[in-house]
Amino acid sequence: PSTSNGTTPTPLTNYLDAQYYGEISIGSPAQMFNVVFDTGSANLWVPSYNCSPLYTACFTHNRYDASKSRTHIENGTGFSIQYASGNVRGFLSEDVVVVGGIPVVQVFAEVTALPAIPFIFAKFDGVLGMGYPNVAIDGITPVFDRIMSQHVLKEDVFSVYYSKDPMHKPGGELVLGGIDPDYYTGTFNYMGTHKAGKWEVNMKGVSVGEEMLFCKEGCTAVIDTGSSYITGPASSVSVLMKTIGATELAEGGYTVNCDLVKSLPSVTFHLGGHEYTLTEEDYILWQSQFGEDICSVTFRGLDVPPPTGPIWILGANFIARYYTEFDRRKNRIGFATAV
Ligand SMILES: CCN(C(=O)c1cnc(C)nc1NCc1ccco1)[C@H]1CCCNC1
Repeated sequence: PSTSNGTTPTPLTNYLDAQYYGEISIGSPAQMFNVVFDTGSANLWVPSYNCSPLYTACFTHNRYDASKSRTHIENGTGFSIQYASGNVRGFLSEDVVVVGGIPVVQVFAEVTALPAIPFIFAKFDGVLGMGYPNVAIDGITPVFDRIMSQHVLKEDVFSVYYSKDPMHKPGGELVLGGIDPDYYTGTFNYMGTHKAGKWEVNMKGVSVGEEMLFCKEGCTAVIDTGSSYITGPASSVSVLMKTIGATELAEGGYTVNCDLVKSLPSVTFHLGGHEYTLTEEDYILWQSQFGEDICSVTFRGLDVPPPTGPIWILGANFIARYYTEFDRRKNRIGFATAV
């Protein structure tokens, strides 16, 4: 990985094309954690050594032990972050966090209540929010803002590459301060973040095949590196699933008959004057379980209440196709075809 800005790229691990995470350290001596670099949130949290034994998910992950770090600074303020599946609670601490070789003194959350759903399924220990400060809980300055204020980056941007090939090593890459030419082809197309302060853009519509079916009057698309799938308003996604002949599973997922996959239409997102097309290869997860093939569709219905919603969330399966640059100086997002 060749980056022109002197920082060391962070290699990411790809777990089943659904979870991408990389390693950071917290404390002295370094305590290592696997975290999702998540543009859909702006706080750093990891499981705490003080997590109650009631929470199994804490004990299947690495936990931060303040008593073992000589650079730990006490804080103790309460913390809670709400996810669709439940909320994550704990208290604040401060310590040296190293991301991509860059150390920052960071306020983060030690989590003492970690819901089994969904985190028992998480291969990562915690989440490192790469969102804007104004979505940060407790008004905590996010990690990337602390890095920018050190003026060590050539540019106030970061880029995310997610691989789709399980044999590809690494499974992805986060570059702080630039882009990695090894992972894209062609040129970047940029669009402004439509509400400064969130990694979201105006979307002009969503087409299936040649027909514009959804978001015809325009809508908001959130570019969320921490979400596995593409989500859209439940009504739109259920029409989309019917159009491609997908059947709904109990827990909200969809599958299609693997024999029909090659005849599925492409889905195109109209963003910033350009069209970003996903073919069936991009949105079908083909898994063989116990000798039979399961073809699951990586779209989910999710109704986000106003004023934030209704929105579409473009997650890992979109980013795997379009290498993404997040530009904090110009408040814009750039896409280029990933290789
Ligand atoms: C991290 C919390 N998130 C998940 O969608 C999520 C939940 N639970 C599990 C087990 N994994 C998740 N994401 C895996 C992943 C890694 C990279 C791409 O997707 C979202 C919550 C909303 C903000 N954005 C992030």
